[in-house]
Amino acid sequence: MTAVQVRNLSMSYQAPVRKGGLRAALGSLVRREYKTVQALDQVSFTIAPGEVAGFIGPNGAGKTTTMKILSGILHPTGGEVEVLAATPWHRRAAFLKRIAFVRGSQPVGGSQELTVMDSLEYQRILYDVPRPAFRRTLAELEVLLDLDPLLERQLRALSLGERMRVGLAMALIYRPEVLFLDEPTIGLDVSAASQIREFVAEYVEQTGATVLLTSHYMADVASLCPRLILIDHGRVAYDGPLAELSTRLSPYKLIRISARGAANPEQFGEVVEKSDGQWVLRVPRDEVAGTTARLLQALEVVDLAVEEPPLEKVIDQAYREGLR
Ligand SMILES: Nc1ncnc2c1ncn2[C@@H]1O[C@H](COP(=O)(O)OP(=O)(O)OP(=O)(O)O)[C@@H](O)[C@H]1O
Repeated sequence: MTAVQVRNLSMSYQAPVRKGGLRAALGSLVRREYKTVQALDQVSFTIAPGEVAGFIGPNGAGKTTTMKILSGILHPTGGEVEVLAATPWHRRAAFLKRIAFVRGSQPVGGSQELTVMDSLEYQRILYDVPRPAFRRTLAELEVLLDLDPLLERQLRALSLGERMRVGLAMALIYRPEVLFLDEPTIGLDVSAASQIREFVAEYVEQTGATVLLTSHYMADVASLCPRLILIDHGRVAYDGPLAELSTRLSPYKLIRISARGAANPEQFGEVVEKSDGQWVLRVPRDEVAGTTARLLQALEVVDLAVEEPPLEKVIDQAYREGLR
C-alpha cells in the first residue's frame, strides 16, 4: 500500500527567451522564441501511508514542480503518478478533498478582506465539511496553532508567521490525508518556525497523515523527517534514512578532543576548530578507529568524542560539489 507513487516522472517547461534591448523586445512581439527547461527527469519514489518524508535539494532542483504535479496543479510531460490511488491532474473533487498543498511563500489565497473565521467558514463550504466535524477540528487547530487571537482578524493584516498558521488551519480544516508542505517555515523567526514544526509533528501523530515536506532549513527536516529524498537537477540523488545521509555524502567524521599539556593535533588530521585545549579534527571515516587509538596513545586525552559532521555542512558541501 502506498500513499504516493511516482514513476519516471518528467516535466519540461517551455520558457520564453528574449535578448536584451528594444529591438529584441519589439521582435519578440512578432516572433517568440522558447527554450526547453527540463525541470524533472525520470523521478521515481514512493511514500507509505503515515510516512513523513523530507524533499530537499538546491534552488531550482525541481521540488516545487514535483509538489505541483502531486497536488494536481500541473500536468507532467512524462511518467506516472498516483496519490491515494488517484491521478492528481484529473482533479477529481473527491481526490482534492483528501490532499492539501501549502506553500510557505503564499500561505493564504482568497480575498484578503475576509476575516480568518470567514475564510475558514468558506473552506468548510468549499470542502463540504459537516458542521460538527468542522467545529471539532477547529477546536483542535485553535489549540495547536494558537488561532484564537487571529480568528476575527482580516487576512491582509496578518504577519508572515500568523499567515502561515492560518494557511495551515485553512488546509487542515478538512483533515486531508496527504499534506504537501512547500517550505512551511520560510522567512519565519526561530520560535515561529519551531511552533510550525511542533504543529506538523502533532498533526501527523494525531491523524496519521502522510507528509512530503520541502525546506531549505535542515532543522525542519532533521526534526520531522526520518526519511529524506534529495533531488538535484531534476533527478533523485538520494532516497533513504536521514541518519545515513551523512555516511553517504560525507566521507569524513569529526573527532572532538580535549587534551592536557602540549599537544600537536595537526599531525593526526585536519584541524577544523581549535580553542584552548580543545580541537575538532576532520578524519576520513575509515581512519577514525586508527586515529583515535593514536590520539589516546600520544596525548593526555581528557575527553574524546566521534561525531557525524553537522547535516547543514554535509548538505552544503554536497550542493557545492554536486551530488552525483
Ligand atoms: N513556469 C515555469 N516556466 C519555466 N521554467 C520553470 C517554471 N517553473 C519552474 N521552472 C524551472 O524549473 C526548474 C525547477 O524549478 P522548481 O521551482 O521546481 O525548483 P525548486 O527545487 O522548487 O527550487 P527552489 O528551492 O528555488 O524553490 C528551475 O530551473 C525553474 O527555473
